[in-house]
Amino acid sequence: MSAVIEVRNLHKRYGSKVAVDDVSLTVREGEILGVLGPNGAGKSTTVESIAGLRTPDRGSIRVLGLDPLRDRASLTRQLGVQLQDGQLPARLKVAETLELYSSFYPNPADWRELMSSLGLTAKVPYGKLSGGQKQRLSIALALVGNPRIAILDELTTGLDPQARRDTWELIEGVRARGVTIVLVTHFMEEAERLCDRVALIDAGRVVTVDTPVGLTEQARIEQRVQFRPTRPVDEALFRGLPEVSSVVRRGELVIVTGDANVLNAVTAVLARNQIVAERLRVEQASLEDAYVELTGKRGK
Ligand SMILES: Nc1ncnc2c1ncn2[C@@H]1O[C@H](COP(=O)(O)OP(=O)(O)OP(=O)(O)O)[C@@H](O)[C@H]1O
Repeated sequence: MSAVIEVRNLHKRYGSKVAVDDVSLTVREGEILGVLGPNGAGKSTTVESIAGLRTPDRGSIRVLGLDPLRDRASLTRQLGVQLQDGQLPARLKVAETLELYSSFYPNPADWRELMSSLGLTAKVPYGKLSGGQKQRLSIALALVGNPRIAILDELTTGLDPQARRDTWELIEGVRARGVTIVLVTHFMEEAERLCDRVALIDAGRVVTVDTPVGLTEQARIEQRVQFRPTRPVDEALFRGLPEVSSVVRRGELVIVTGDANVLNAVTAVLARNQIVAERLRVEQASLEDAYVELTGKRGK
């Protein structure tokens, strides 16, 4: 897969505050790359630099082979941006806004369809929209130009759980059309569901880039398998396995802890010995656990 965004050694400071220290990133065509990290990590500065909205102090950025600052005009036609705090005139109605924005692009999406799939009402003026509706309108505006790349900053912040799920479906539909997406998010569930890869940013630097599953493996968080065997089982059968770090009994339950493959290892032993595992429960490491492990901070 070819790269559509290349960021090399990006650096940006505001006065004495270093917002982005040294960020290098590659975004591949057609993927959803998540940008994850604690508050103030430099995520927005990074994606806004990619969109040509901030001027980096050092480093280079190429988006579809273009320079976001020098080639802003041609890039704008191919890049949709949803920002954290977009502002529009209070009296402009939803439909007017979408129609106006769609007129800026040579090959726009069907704005009426976007409006209805995001649950927006045509005649409501911007100033009367709730926070969640403003959020949905900003998503529509990012997509109305039919972009090849969409940059979405805090896509679903402020949306209720149902609207969040609807938005995820919409984004999956956008991805299915081959659009590349850069998604800044605080929500682990969102990253786990939507992102092909996640760039973890902390204190202005990229800690790691990996798939959500790869991140949980990198964090080397132990997994736990718990079950009640249908007949007595010799714990040594599990203890000898390379995937297993400990075996504990609690009443009738056996609790086996180990690496990411511990479930497979345990079920293989049980099957070989014709033991059925009742009340089987697996506690798997989530992206949330990996995030905490790798950044030392808690996500949402
Ligand atoms: N225009 C600005 N002027 C001064 N400082 C800024 C400006 N924009 C961002 N900063 C600071 O730079 C750092 C990185 O900010 P940035 O918004 O890029 O982080 P972020 O990871 O997107 O944070 P959040 O998750 O809170 O949105 C923060 O300490 C922030 O306070």
